[in-house]
Amino acid sequence: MQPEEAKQRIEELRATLQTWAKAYYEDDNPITTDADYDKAYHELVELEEAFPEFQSADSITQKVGGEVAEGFEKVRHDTPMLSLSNAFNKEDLVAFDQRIRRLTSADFSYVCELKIDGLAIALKYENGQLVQGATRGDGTIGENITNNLRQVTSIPHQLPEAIDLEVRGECYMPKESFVKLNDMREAEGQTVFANPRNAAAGTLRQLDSRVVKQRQLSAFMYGLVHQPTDGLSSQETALEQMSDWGFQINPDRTVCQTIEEVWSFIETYQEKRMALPYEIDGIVIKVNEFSVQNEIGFTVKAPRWAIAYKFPAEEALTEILDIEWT
Ligand SMILES: NC(=O)c1c(N)nc(OC2CCCC2)nc1O[C@@H]1CCC[C@@H]1O
Repeated sequence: MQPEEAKQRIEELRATLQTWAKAYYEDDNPITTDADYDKAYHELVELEEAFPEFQSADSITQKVGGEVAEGFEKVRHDTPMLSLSNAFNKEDLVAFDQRIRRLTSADFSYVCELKIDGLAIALKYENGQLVQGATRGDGTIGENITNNLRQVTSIPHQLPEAIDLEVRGECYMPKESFVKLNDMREAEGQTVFANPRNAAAGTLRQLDSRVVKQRQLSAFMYGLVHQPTDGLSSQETALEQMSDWGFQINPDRTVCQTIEEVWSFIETYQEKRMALPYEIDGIVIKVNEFSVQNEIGFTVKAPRWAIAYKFPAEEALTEILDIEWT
């Protein structure tokens, strides 16, 4: 191929790939197949290698996934993403309950939610459109992984109402996707992920969103930012409202009146967790009524109105079982 011809073909490929990448990454509207994209992309790479005089820093081959490969930009969470205090046994939960009852004279209930073992994320919507998806980071500064979170099928790109909203939740890799991914990585002689949480985190750190799409992540949302102004009075009503807006909300939750009821929910899921299609590492217990949450408030790093009951680590359980078996 003559240089003049190569130059023309290179410019043509760059223009086409740029259009395709924009449609795929920004408009969420792929206008070509991955195969055609890859074919054109690799033709461009070969031509640029064969004719280095036409190489250009802003060629799409110099960016990964259509985005500038400088890692992810940082985003500041307007409302910090908190962490949770932990409970490890029933006594811890009784103490938690007693603390709450000392801090409020109001009647209140608890919501028990499965503690999804994934990566905490924050989603921002403007006029009902998904405009930003971010990791929790250190709670104040996270990473902008919007393009990656757009590839998570359970995250709506558009809400049924043109509202401004921020929701928080957990992005996770279902057990089945995790096994399939590790089998494939093992077959390709790559290192395997230790657990679905690491696999989800590793996937969301990919600069090429096409990889995220292939890995079939999912997400359960569990929190609304600034909910009291939305006329929602409790965690349970907020979860129902988020479900109506099209978010995936975990169905295995319950409202409890006493810590005894909380404990029986915990015992139920200590058994059922193995049968779930995703990993959980405990149960999150929250005061249900937002008025009581606001009365009780927060410590520096976590709400006083919530606690995470952590299941004993599985290896510990197998040790116990092994001892009994041997
Ligand atoms: N992993 C979860 O399923 C989960 C949940 N169902 N509910 C909460 O509510 C918290 C968030 C801030 C105040 C209460 N947090 C969860 O996970 C947290 C997020 C950050 C650290 C824990 O993973």
